[in-house]
Amino acid sequence: MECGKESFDSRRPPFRCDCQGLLDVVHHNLSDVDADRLKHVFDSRLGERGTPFSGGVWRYKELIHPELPIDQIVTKYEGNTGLYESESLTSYAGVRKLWIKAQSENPSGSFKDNGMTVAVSHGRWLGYDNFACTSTGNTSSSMAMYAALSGSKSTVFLPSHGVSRNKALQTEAYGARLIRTEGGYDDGIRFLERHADEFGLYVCNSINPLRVEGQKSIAFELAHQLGWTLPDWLVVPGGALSNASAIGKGLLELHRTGFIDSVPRIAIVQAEGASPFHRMVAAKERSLIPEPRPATVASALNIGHPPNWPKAMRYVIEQSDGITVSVTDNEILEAKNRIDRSGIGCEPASAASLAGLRRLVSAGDVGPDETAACILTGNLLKDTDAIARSLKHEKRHGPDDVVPPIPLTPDVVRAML
Ligand SMILES: N[C@@H](CCOP(=O)(O)O)C(=O)O
Repeated sequence: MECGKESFDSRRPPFRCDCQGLLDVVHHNLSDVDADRLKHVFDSRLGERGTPFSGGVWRYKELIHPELPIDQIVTKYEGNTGLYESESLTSYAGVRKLWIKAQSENPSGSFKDNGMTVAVSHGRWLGYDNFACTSTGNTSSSMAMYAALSGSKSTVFLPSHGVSRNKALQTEAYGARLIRTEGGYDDGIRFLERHADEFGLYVCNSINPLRVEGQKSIAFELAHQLGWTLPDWLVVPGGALSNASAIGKGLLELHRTGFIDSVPRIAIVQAEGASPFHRMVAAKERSLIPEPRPATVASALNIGHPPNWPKAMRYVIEQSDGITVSVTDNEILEAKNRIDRSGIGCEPASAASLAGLRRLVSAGDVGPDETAACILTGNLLKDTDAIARSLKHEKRHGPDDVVPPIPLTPDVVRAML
């Protein structure tokens, strides 16, 4: 934890130390890990089907949650997501080689599943049967899905604004109790930190360090897919900063255990209307000034006070020589359009990664000879209003008028083609 104390059990709520820093999981035996032996174990699990190890999170159990009994694992075989190369996106970004890692292909449609399978499994192991979060919609969909899968309840504090309709509906469809609240994600986190205990709720937001442990698997799977040699840069969108923290922590652990020879640099991309972390890093400050009214088309990034900022500072900026950048909503929508047209597809927040990489190349922070991987965080269908907006269909509403209907005659069709 931030003050350096290690005597807390970081795996039980509450998740803060007396110093008010968020707790973190420390793996004490990392230097004893036999990386060559584990690489063989991880390879052998690639052939498994229908076991927890066949998913892209629990395949790396030894580096994530070694103590959890296997029969407590709640899994949908998350991870195992695609890694794509696209000529058009590579030239758009302006780097020598680009990979797109599509965490959007997870079972609930976002990278949250990588962390949520661990948080919910762990919470069940502790005996909880009601899981809770506040969310802009991806965390809640993921949590509600795993809670339902484990036969537990889920309770979601949904901000009054800035949540995509698709995500709210997805969450409700999995059976979550939705409580719409005044204020945003930041208010919800404050409320849960104070009151979850009295309501018997197990908090599954990324203030829970088990979420971060699970999300490390994104870095593990990417490294595994690339033969344990990573690109020069990993580029991640930054909202609550759980993903950047997890990937940073995961890479440092992979390096310490000898899985990889060097740690790639991480670039965190924030949306201009919600960029308190970027502003702090750019100003070389060490304390974050929250953004009171975060506002961006990338609804998943509508976060003014990212709880994980000290972890992102530690693992990404300080220990991995990482950098930050911010991009406008227009840049995000343009990049989203490119990713959608490439056939990969994503929600707006994900596209911040490509928009940010393009901006970093044009600013000279990333060289044209360098290589990069952009992490896509959410599925294209997570936010259909944003699709309409990026296609400039703002004036049309509803599924029936995505494009205006025409008389179905050969002459009219010929004229259109
Ligand atoms: N975009 C996120 C907000 C961050 O949530 P957390 O789970 O990292 O605390 C969401 O989907 O809610």
